[in-house]
Amino acid sequence: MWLEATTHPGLEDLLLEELSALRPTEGAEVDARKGRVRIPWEGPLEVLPLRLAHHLVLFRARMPLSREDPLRALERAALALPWPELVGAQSFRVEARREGEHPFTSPEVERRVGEALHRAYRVPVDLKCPAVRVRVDVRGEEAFLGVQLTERPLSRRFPKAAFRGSLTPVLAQALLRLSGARPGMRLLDPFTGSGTIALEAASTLGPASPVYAGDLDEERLRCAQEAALASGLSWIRFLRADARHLPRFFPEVDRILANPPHGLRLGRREALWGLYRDFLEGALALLPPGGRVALLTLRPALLKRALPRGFALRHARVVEQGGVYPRILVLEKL
Ligand SMILES: C[S@@+](CC[C@H](N)C(=O)[O-])C[C@H]1O[C@@H](n2cnc3c(N)ncnc32)[C@H](O)[C@@H]1O
Repeated sequence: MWLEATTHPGLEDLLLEELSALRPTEGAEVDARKGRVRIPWEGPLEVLPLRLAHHLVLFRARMPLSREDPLRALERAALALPWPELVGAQSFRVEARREGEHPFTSPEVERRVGEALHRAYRVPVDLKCPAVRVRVDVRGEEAFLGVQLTERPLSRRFPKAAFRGSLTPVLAQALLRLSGARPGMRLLDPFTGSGTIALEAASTLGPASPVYAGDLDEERLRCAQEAALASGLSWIRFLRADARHLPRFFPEVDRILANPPHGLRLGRREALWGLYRDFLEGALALLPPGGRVALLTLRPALLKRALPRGFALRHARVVEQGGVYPRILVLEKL
């Protein structure tokens, strides 16, 4: 059996690292740029508390896709497997995901395998809110059959943001890890928006790490604060603060985690360059030598041009979020 965890494409290595702290990962497979990591799995179903994963699937079988009547072969393979979670289940559905060219569609797979399992187990089908999700993934010439362990994404751990453009907690976790933050360090999220980065940092590092969160928008700050309180993270200090003048508002911090605006609301390019420049000058003033800034940005070139002397670029990678490809940059104060 294989346990598969999904994440944002571009974060597979970090997810594998997180998995390896919980389970042996010998023989792991990484689907690079697809956001999937699989480890061999034995034993009962278990939802691992992964902060870099969205969903977990336990695959019970993988097989080469038959060229002759592939739907029939998938149906037979499904019937040959044990599905203990279907015994006495309230409802189920089959979800098929397909990658590549095939002479059949995903709904056809769902219907064929779904009907076969329904006949065998007599469990009602519920397409909207099934108690059990059987997964049949067809990836090129290979098919995977298993059961999805997570009903809602593991990443949905804070109240839903009321604004567009908020980060997922998984990306916030990636910034946190790549910044090298450790418990006890002081953190700042100067463009907090709905507060995801601040909430993720506080819930990962605990109350021994002071977390400051600033934004210019009062409404966003209010919502972020409410989300923090609802999540039991009362120690985050929210402040209406202009990120162009960080030292006026915040004390020294060890790590700055930021998702600055990328200009849609701000307008002109020069204005954005000025904002980045002033923000980074302020960041330089707040950090001790060795302190780091981890940024998620859609404007890496503009940001690098705004970089003041005194910072070294330590890390850069591209990630994917909802069809866009922002970059994570990690800067270190020299
Ligand atoms: C890309 S959004 C951040 C989204 C955030 N990471 C989240 O998960 O919701 C940028 C944020 O920067 C704020 N902002 C824009 N200019 C600012 C400034 N000069 N100082 C502080 N915040 C500013 C905006 O109000 C917005 O909330």
